[in-house]
Amino acid sequence: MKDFLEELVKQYRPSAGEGKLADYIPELSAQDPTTLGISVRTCDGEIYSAGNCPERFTMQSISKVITLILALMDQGEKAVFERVGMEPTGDPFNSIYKLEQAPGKPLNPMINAGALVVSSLIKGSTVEERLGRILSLVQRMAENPNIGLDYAVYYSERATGFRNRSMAYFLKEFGMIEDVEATLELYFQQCSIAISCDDLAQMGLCLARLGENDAGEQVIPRELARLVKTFMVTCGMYNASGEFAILAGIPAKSGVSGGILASVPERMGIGVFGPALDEKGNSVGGVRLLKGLSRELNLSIF
Ligand SMILES: NC(=O)CC[C@H](N)C(=O)O
Repeated sequence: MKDFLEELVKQYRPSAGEGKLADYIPELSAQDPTTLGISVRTCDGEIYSAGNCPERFTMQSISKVITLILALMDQGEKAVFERVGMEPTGDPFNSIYKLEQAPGKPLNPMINAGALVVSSLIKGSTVEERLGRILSLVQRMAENPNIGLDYAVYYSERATGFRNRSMAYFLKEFGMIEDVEATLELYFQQCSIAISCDDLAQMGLCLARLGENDAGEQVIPRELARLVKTFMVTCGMYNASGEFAILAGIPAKSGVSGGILASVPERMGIGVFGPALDEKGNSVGGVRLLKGLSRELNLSIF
């Protein structure tokens, strides 16, 4: 399996040349575009990795999966889905234009507007306490107590996240968010949580096992593990989710740092990293790697 994964990485690494680093968060443009790495953890306890995955990269939009779980645990489905929808969007992840129209309810929790609403619903009296609760869930899913923030990326996005700020104020006007500044702080911080491919694979495995981690702890209620994997299929790769469902058929969530969290129910968790992105904001090499792996190992859930 290790050799097979190395072969796949070798095959898809050159495709990074077709992509581009996310530079609207200046710190992300310091990443090496030729990097491509993968980790796999199976339900049978096997662990494999291949390629070159850096020790840490930031979660970015992958954090949207975690905050959705936490908001649902905190507030329940009714309260959350009153403010954010369940439908995929054909628009880019950072699109703002639908927010001009009442009722200003974002289409789903995997786009930035929806994730801002979701973050505003996480309980805690300070941003610090709320971030601590997000981090704790990530650490328990990944079974790694050392996961923390990448402050350079956080400050970089905080200084340049004008579009997200605009979105949050639109949402405030429609009464979808109350404390805009606290929500933005929390959102920028959750996006800057630093993880590795191994951490992502372990998190994917936790979802694959309906929320139970290796230590046998039920970290996420079973029903929520099912629900977020469904969102990962329909909206996890933004406006490329349909094609990814057809060609890979694996619940997955990508982020603009180049990471992808993937979870094959009852089989395995997969973490991928390749920072060169396609025009929709998904890792070029990472997407090809997952499609290839799915084809070879018959991983499609459909
Ligand atoms: N697609 C992403 O990973 C987006 C996350 C990024 N922090 C942003 O808000 O723009």
